Amino acid sequence: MVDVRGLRRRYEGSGRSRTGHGFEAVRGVDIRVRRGELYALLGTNGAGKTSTVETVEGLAAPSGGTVRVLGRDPFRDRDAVRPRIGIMLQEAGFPGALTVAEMAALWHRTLPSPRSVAEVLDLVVLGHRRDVAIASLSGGERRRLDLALALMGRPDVLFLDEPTTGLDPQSRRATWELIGTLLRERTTVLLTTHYLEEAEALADRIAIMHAGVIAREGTLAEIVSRQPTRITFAVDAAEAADSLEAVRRMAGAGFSAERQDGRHHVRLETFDPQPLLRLLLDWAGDRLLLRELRVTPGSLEQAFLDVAAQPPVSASQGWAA
Ligand SMILES: Nc1ncnc2c1ncn2[C@@H]1O[C@H](COP(=O)(O)OP(=O)(O)OP(=O)(O)O)[C@@H](O)[C@H]1O
Repeated sequence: MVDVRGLRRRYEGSGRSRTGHGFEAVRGVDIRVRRGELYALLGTNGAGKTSTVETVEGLAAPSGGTVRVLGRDPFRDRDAVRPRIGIMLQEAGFPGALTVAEMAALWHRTLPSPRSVAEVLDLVVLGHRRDVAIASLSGGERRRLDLALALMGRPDVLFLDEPTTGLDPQSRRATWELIGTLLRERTTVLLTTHYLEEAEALADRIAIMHAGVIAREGTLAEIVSRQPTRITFAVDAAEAADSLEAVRRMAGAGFSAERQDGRHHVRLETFDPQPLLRLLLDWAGDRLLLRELRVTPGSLEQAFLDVAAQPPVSASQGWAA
């Protein structure tokens, strides 16, 4: 349904360019989304998510690579692709003087075989607000109106750009349920979000973008399984003296420690925590107190933080000569 290969996007003459020759915000991205799948694109601020998704939506031409949506080029074949996709942008820019129902009716007239105004407003729980002027809606209600309009055309592919930003927890859950219903009806969804739990709750596959490239990709289980378990603790420097060397030997490359406030703060990373924990506890025995001992399994959050901590070396390569 969505097939992106080697996508590049460069902003020419950008104020960010050191050379005056442009800035490459997307630097070779591959994305494939099958029918009925939800693909979540996560990333650090400025990673290039919006720059990527805009090309997939057909709103901008790529500088390199190919983009296919429903087998067609969404930029060149816009007239064919547009009626079959739904787009929920970050900022909708509705005319504030119109009521919710008037806006929905206006949108309804532009679509070939739309859901009714009443149906979509009910789906996003805005039926009771139909006669309220858009200017009087809360931020969360506007997001829901935007979602209603994106759904109205019964899209085969739905693009959701941070759909639950600004929603209260109850509305967020309701939106997740609605997205779940659409997925069961075999709608394909490309979602960008800053909420990791949103990706965890909804996504079949997840990509984490950083500095214009996809740094991690896979199912939640795949991404998490590539993250080591972390064992952290602190020991009094005086008590541990030289014996930390033994812990270093146990943990090998996964060992790191720093001395602060008279304590060694130790971090061990391992894909096989049980034997290492046994060794560690034997080593400490009764003589050493492992303070703040914590065992943290791999998680999406940890994967994200690891990606975000990567030095911006690769980002600097985004400056196009
Ligand atoms: N029109 C533009 N001209 C020049 N540079 C741009 C333009 N739009 C975006 N950029 C730059 O491209 C990079 C990627 O921006 P983009 O908005 O795609 O990131 P993002 O991942 O969506 O970020 P966020 O999570 O903060 O919304 C950023 O460094 C941004 O400053």
